[in-house]
Amino acid sequence: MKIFTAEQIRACDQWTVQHEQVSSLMLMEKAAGRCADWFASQIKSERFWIFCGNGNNGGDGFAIARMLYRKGFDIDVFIDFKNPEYSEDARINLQKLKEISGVDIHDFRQVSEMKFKQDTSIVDAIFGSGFHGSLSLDYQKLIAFLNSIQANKVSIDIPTGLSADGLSDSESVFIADHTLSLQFWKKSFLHPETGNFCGKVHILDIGLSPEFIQKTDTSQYIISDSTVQKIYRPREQFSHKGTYGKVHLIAGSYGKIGAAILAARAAVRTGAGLVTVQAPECGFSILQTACPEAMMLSTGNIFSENLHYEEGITYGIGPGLGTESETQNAFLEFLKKINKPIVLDADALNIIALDNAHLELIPKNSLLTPHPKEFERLFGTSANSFKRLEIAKENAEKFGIFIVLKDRYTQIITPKKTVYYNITGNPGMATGGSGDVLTGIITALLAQKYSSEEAAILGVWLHGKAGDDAAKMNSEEALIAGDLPESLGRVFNELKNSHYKKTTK
Ligand SMILES: NC(=O)C1=CN([C@@H]2O[C@H](COP(=O)(O)OP(=O)(O)OC[C@H]3O[C@@H](n4cnc5c(N)ncnc54)[C@H](O)[C@@H]3O)[C@@H](O)[C@H]2O)[C@H](O)CC1
Ligand SMILES: [K+]
Repeated sequence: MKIFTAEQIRACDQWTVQHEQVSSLMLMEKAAGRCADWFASQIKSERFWIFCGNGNNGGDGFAIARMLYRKGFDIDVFIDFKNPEYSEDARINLQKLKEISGVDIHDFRQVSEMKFKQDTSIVDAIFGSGFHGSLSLDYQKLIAFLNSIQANKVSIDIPTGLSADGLSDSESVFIADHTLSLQFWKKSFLHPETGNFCGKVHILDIGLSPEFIQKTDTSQYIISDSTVQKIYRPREQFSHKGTYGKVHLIAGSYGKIGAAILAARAAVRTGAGLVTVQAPECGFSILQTACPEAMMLSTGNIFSENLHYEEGITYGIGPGLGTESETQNAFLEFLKKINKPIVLDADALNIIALDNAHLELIPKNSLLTPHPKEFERLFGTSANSFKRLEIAKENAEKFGIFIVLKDRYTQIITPKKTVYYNITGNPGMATGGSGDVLTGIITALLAQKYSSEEAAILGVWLHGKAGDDAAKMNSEEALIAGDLPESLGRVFNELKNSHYKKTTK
């Protein structure tokens, strides 16, 4: 699914009005209708306080107010009495609202004097994608007041004060529990500094022109279920374990053997034909007990000193590896021998980060899976996650690598500087060992001849889906990394079913 800028969304809006049998007023009616249906089906409140600005976001708010009133809800609307200028569609919808005697319209400055009943939901239709700059003092006071109230809060399209495309200049931003975003994800929803204001994001389809969406270029995407269904290939009937590739995981050291176990369990559960763990001997008995499906190769006694290299193997390197000087030497020598894509994580990245020249040793199209701290060690610090993404794009291009930047919404950055955001997963996955599982999954996909780009996209999606399945079983709090490989089976079954549903009648 494409992510567009506010400007592109505006152009899409205009294109739809010019090329399809729909006016801008009808589009507003459709958007408001989708929002009103969502409120009526998802929210328990009997009454709504709806705050409306003077642009089309406010226009959506007026139309929502009218529709919710007709559905039987108790509605109060708040506007800016000092500003009588409205966009044309907002003006028409305000007029329609004024014709309804049961809806009270107040100046938003009166809100703090009004009695707030407990089951009231607050709707923010003040500013949407047309917001820029910062808020005037009156609006700042309003947002501060609304943020201080204990209530269910929903923003229409985008929380007021936030910009669609990145960090905003506004000091105050409405804090929503839910954001009903029209048609598209916005980039700011996906980064921690700004996404925190949105609560849960719901994308409501308002029927903007598919033709415009298809023809308009972007370099940023959401990984949607349909993207993944196109990538996924079910297993062939006439196949054997050789069909599904050989994985070698170079992982684990004394005290960190668990990392190797988690990666190995994930690789076998992701369908690799043969999985071997190259690890120090101190981990052999626990590894062979915890994951009997994997074979072992000794790399040393308590940490890795000798790494085994063979042609025709897909390597995933780093979880729990350690950074002892012998391991560093062995790993760097090993890197020099390889000329096909590999997966690099954790201590493999920490060793590379010791010297900038090491980056040149990484085979083209390899996948690096850093968390933010590892990313910083590799490529330097950045002021915020938007700047970090720009640094990632430059380096992905420069070194011809895929960077899988792990975060709440993990970003895959390709050598062509395309960005894919993954929206599966949940905060329960912020737990030790979760990244080791991702390494196992991506390496197993690479071994099964998915391209680096496909392995990254499918891998992060599967990982997040497994996390969602595990959270359903165990709660986000009790979720542990070891649950993730166990959940992969259910995720693959679902994926396979949806694949066959698409390809058969
Ligand atoms: N996506 C779609 O196709 C549709 C979107 N809809 C809704 O329309 C808004 C965008 O509307 P727009 O009129 O362009 O912008 P806003 O309502 O967000 O605000 C513009 C309004 O506010 C003024 N303004 C901007 N910044 C400030 C500021 N810092 N302080 C004070 N005032 C400010 C500006 O001058 C304008 O007057 C989108 O989000 C959707 O909610 C359509 O309804 C359906 C189609
Ligand atoms: K809003």
